[in-house]
Amino acid sequence: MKQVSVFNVSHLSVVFGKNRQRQMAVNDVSFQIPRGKTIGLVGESGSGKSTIARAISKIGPITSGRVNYEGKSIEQFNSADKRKFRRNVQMIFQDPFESLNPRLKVGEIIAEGIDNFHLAKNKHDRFHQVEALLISVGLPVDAIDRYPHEFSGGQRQRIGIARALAIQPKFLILDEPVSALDVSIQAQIINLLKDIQKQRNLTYLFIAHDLSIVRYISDSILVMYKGRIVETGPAEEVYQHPLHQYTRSLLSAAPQADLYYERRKKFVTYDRDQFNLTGKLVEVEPDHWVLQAPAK
Ligand SMILES: Nc1ncnc2c1ncn2[C@@H]1O[C@H](COP(=O)(O)OP(=O)(O)OP(=O)(O)O)[C@@H](O)[C@H]1O
Repeated sequence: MKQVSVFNVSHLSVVFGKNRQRQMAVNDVSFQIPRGKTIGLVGESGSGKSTIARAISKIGPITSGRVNYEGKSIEQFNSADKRKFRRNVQMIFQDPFESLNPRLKVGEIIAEGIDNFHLAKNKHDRFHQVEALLISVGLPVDAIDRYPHEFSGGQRQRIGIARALAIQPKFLILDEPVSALDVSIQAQIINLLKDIQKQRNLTYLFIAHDLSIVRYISDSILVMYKGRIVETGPAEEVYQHPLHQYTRSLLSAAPQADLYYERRKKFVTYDRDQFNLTGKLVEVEPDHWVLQAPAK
């Protein structure tokens, strides 16, 4: 059966600045994102990942090339297409605190999208939707009446996810959603995102520096280097047998538990299926890593 792509990106380039300041942030990039799948986009800082995310979500420029969403060029959207797109495609960022209005209670933050898109029949229905969203992201229902600053980084990311889900999107762009979190919290959020994807049949573009994180959630991986895709393939294949020197360097630059599980099984307490990391990897002497339990 032919796989249906939600996004079809062909020969996308994005150039910033002019003359001597001219910089090709994205250089002739083509890829597809099939429905219900997760594409991982990895690369070091400045390789062009966020520029791609911004271009395909219509918040950043496209210099040349074509981005099709559900078979239609996003540059040729009419106003109905734009509204549908704004609802269907949601972004989640690294630091949810910056994007959560500190003056609003969590319940109000989540309800904003419900109101903007008239998704509740009445106040009662609206309240129940917010309540169900909080439960689905693993937050206590009394969060409704609390403010973002009362929550930890991981919990704030859960609030950001609940807010994005409130308008019933089809596609999430996750731009470094766990990079600011501790390793054990990263695992919880990754697991949550995986569960939500299954329950709601969502499609993801998952951006990170770290290949070992991307591997867990992605079906395929795109590796970016200086604006170009230098390697692409099924997640396990790219991870286990990286072809490009740069991809290999992304692995060694990011000593995560799974990598060291492969190399030094005895040092790491690690449940492969659950992605259950139980501590932080610390290099106690050169090339000798141990997993330390988080401080109580
Ligand atoms: N609005 C802009 N104006 C000028 N240059 C920009 C702009 N946005 C991005 N760039 C440049 O484009 C290049 C790619 O940046 P981009 O943010 O896409 O990389 P990235 O891989 O997402 O990095 P990071 O992981 O640090 O977010 C960088 O050199 C950056 O300085």
